[in-house]
Amino acid sequence: MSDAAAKSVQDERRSRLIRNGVLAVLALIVVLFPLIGDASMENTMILALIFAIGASGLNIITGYTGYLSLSQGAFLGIGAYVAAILGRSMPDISPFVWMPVAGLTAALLAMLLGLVTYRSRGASFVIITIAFLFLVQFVATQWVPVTNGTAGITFPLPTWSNAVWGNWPFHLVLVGLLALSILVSWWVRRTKFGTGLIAIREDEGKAGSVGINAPIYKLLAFGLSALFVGMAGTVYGYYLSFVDPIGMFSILNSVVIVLAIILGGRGTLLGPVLGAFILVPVDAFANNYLGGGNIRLLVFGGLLVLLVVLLPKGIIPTVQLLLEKRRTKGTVGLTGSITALADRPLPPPREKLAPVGDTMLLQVTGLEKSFGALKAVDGCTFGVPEGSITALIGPNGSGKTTVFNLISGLMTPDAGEIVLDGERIEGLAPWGRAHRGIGRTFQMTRLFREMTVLENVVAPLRDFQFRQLGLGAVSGSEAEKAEEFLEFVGMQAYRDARAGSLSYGQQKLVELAQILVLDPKLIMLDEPAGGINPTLIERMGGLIRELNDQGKTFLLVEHNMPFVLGLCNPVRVLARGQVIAEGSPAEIQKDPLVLDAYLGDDYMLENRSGDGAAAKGEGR
Ligand SMILES: Nc1ncnc2c1ncn2[C@@H]1O[C@H](COP(=O)(O)OP(=O)(O)OP(=O)(O)O)[C@@H](O)[C@H]1O
Repeated sequence: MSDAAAKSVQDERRSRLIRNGVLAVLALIVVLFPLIGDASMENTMILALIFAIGASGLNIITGYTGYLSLSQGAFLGIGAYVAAILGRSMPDISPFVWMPVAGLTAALLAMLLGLVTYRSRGASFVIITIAFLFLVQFVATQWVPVTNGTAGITFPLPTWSNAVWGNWPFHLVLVGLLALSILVSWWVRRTKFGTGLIAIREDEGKAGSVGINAPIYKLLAFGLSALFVGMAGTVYGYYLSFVDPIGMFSILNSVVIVLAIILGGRGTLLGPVLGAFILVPVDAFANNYLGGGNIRLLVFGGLLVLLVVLLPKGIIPTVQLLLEKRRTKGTVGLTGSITALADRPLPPPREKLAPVGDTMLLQVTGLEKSFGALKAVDGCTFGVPEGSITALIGPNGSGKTTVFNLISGLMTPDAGEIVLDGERIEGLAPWGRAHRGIGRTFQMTRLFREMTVLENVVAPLRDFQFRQLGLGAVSGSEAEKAEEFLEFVGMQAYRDARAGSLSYGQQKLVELAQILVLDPKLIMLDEPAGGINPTLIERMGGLIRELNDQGKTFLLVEHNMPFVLGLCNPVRVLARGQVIAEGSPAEIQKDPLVLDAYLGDDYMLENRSGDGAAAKGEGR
C-alpha cells in the first residue's frame, strides 16, 4: 500500500472513531435527559423525539425515494387515534400495547396512499399528500361514533406513579422507537431495496429500464416510512392524554417533519434526526418567548427561505462536502481511462460483416406513436436477426429514439406489435421487458448520478423476488458480474467514483457495463458513438464486436455512418416514422430513397407507392 493510501485509510479510521464517539455521547445525553428535572425542557425533548421518529421514517420516502410528502403528520395522528379508540373499549390495557397495531394501521394506510399516488410525482404528488391529511382530519371529525368527532378522546391516566417515574416511560419508549427507526433506515440503505429506492429517486424511468419494479419498491417504502411514526403517535396521544382532529392532524406537524429532513440533509441517515432536534426547540422558543400563534409560522417560513438559500443540501451533506474538500485538497482526480482501455487489445477487425440469419430475435410490426398531431412513428415494421448487430438509422427527428422508447417500454405504442424471442411484450412494463432480456442505453447517458460507479452497475435486476430486496446492495452474483464488466469496459479504476463526476465518454462505458449485468438477449444502444472522442469510438466499436462474437444481439441507433457501415449488418433506415429501406451496408449506401431521406427533399418518399418504389428498385 502506498503512503498516501495508508494515510487515507488511517484518516478514515480516525474520523469513524470520532464520529462514533460523538454519537455515543449524544445518545447517552438523549437517554439520560429527564435527569435534568426541568419540565419544559423535558416536554421539548419528548416532542423532539417524536418528530425525529417522524422525520427518520419520512426520510425513506422523501430522502431515499425522492417523493416529498406532507402527510407524515397524518400518520402520527392515525397512530394516536388507533390507540385512543382501542383504549376506549379496553381501558384496562396499557395504551403502549396498541403501538404495533397503530404502526401497522399507519403503514397500511400509507401503502394505500402509495397506490393512489402511483402515477403522480412532483407538485401533484405533494398536493395529493396534503389532500390526504385533510381527508383523514375530515374523517376524524365526522365519524363521531368511532372518533367522538371534534370532542376528541381522552386517554386513561398512566398507571405508574408520577412522583417516582414521571415521564421516563414515554421518554424511554420513544428513545427505543427512534433507535429502531434509525436502525431500519440504516439497513434499508445497505440493501438492494435501498439501492432501488435511490435509483427511483435519481431517475424513475431509467430504474424501470434496468429491471427495478418501481411500484412495489415505492409501496414498501411508503409502508415502512409510516410504521414507526404510527407507533410514536400512540405515545404522543398517551403523553398528551387527549386526541382531537385539530391538534392531531395539524399541517404544521407535517411541515416541521419535512423541514427537519431538509435542514439535516435529505437521504442521510442522521440528518433528519438532527433537523428535528434543532427545529423542535426553535418551535418551543417561538411559542414560549415570541408569542406563539402566527409567529411560529413566520419563524418556519423564514427558516425555509434561509435553508433553500444558504444550505440547499442540508447540514450533514454540507459538512461532508467541506470535509471531503479538505481531505482531497491538492490531490488530482483519477484520469487515464483511455490508457487503461488501450491496455486491452482490440479484437481483430473482421474480413466481412457477420451474415444475417433468418431467425428474428425482435420483430416490430406496424408500430405507431403520435404526440398530439405529430405522428412520430407511423407503421414502423422491421426485425432484428438473432446474433446480428442491426442498425437503425435515419435523419434527425425520424423517430428512432421514439422507437427505442416503445421497444424498451418507456412509452406505450398507440398501435402495433413487439415480439421478443417469440413473446409479445408491448403490454409489459419497462422492468418486465428488462426481465425478458432487453437492455438499453440512452442518447444522453442516464446513470444514477449520486451513486458510485459500482452501485450503478450493480443496480440492474434480471428478475424480481421479494427475498432479494433484503440482500446487501453490493452482493451476490451481480456484484461479481459488475466488477467483471467494469473491467471489460476499462472503468474498474473508477468503481468508487460518483457517477455524476465522470466524463461523458466514461459515462457511456459505465452505462454499457450497467446493462451487461442484466445479461440481455438484446442490447439496444442509442448513439453509442455520439459525443465521444475518436479513440473511444474505436474502443466502443471493439467492445460491441467482442460481445457480438460472444453471441449478443445488438440494435443500435447511430448517426456516425463510418461506424455503422463498418460494424452493422443489416441496416434499417427510418424516415418520418417508417422504415423506408433495409439491407446490407452496401445496399443501403446505394439506395436512392436513403440518399434522398438524408440529403434530398424527400420527394421520393412522398411518391413511394409510385415512382419512389420504382426508384428504390432501380437503386439496388
Ligand atoms: N415526448 C415527446 N413529446 C412530443 N414530441 C416528441 C416527444 N418525443 C419525440 N417527439 C417528436 O417526435 C419526433 C421524433 O423524435 P425522435 O427523438 O424519436 O427522433 P430521432 O430520430 O431519434 O431524432 P435524433 O436523431 O435527432 O435523435 C420529433 O419530431 C420529436 O420532436
